[in-house]
Amino acid sequence: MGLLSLTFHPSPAFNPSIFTLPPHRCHRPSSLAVRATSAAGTPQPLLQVNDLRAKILESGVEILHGVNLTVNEGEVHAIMGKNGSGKSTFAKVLVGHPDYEVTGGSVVFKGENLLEMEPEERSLAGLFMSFQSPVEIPGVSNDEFLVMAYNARRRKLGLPELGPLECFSYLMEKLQLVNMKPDFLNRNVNEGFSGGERKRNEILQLAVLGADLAILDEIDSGLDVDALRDVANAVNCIRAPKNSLMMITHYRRILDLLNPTHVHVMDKGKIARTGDISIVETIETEGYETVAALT
Ligand SMILES: Nc1ncnc2c1ncn2[C@@H]1O[C@H](COP(=O)(O)OP(=O)(O)OP(=O)(O)O)[C@@H](O)[C@H]1O
Repeated sequence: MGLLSLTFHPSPAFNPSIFTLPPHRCHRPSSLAVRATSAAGTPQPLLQVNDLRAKILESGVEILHGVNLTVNEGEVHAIMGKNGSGKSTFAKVLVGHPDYEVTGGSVVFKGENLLEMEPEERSLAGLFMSFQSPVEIPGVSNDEFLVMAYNARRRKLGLPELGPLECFSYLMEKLQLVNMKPDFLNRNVNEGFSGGERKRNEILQLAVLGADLAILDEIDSGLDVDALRDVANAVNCIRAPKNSLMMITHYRRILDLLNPTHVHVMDKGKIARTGDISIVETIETEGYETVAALT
């Protein structure tokens, strides 16, 4: 997220573990958000990627060979593709990961040149990414991190920072949404978290910060059935008619829960095919080679 270089404003000490929360259930089907967008008229483009090329900075090897993709407000895009096809690289290039250098093409986000923005600016502008392997941040507690990041985003939006009590109730509400125990607020970010807890914590960050475009890189990997349902339910609850989602996945289960409007197949650093959920059946029966070749 690149938020660590932002000014640090620790939250007041509190002991969230004394609170027990009932599980929060928001069963709003994801299709509602899509319908709301359609009813409002022609959706506006949120992200426009044109012939994007990028190489690994250290080795100079080009991984993205001309990606084209448009995400409109309110849409849910799934990116699938065989291992090593460039899905995570594409997502990381969008958020400005320092391992990669853009060598060609353009990316416009909310009408602005995304490639000219620093990673922090991209995040503050409303781009969120949950990483395939979320990192630990030793010495920084979850509540400190969330409050710092959320208040930075509020400042960017011209809103007043939340005070300690408001922060507390805001965080508790979001914890409830992702069905996490309050104790997780006191623990250092991702330190000692299980794989599934890290993924759930990523969605907590998304719930707290909000995003115009959330990119979820394999948020479903390592989640048990209940955790997957919780995560999908939280993502559906967070969604708003103008907000969009881009998820990278290998599995159909999360697609059935998040209801993508578009499914893309990435192959050799390009989007090789785009369609609807029916592509997934072809992938499952015939494999990626066949699907990617059907262009
Ligand atoms: N920082 C890096 N250093 C070296 N190689 C890299 C780096 N980043 C990406 N690659 C290589 O680029 C290719 C694409 O990787 P990427 O992680 O984007 O694939 P993916 O489609 O997300 O794969 P998976 O489905 O296995 O997660 C791979 O061959 C990978 O080894």
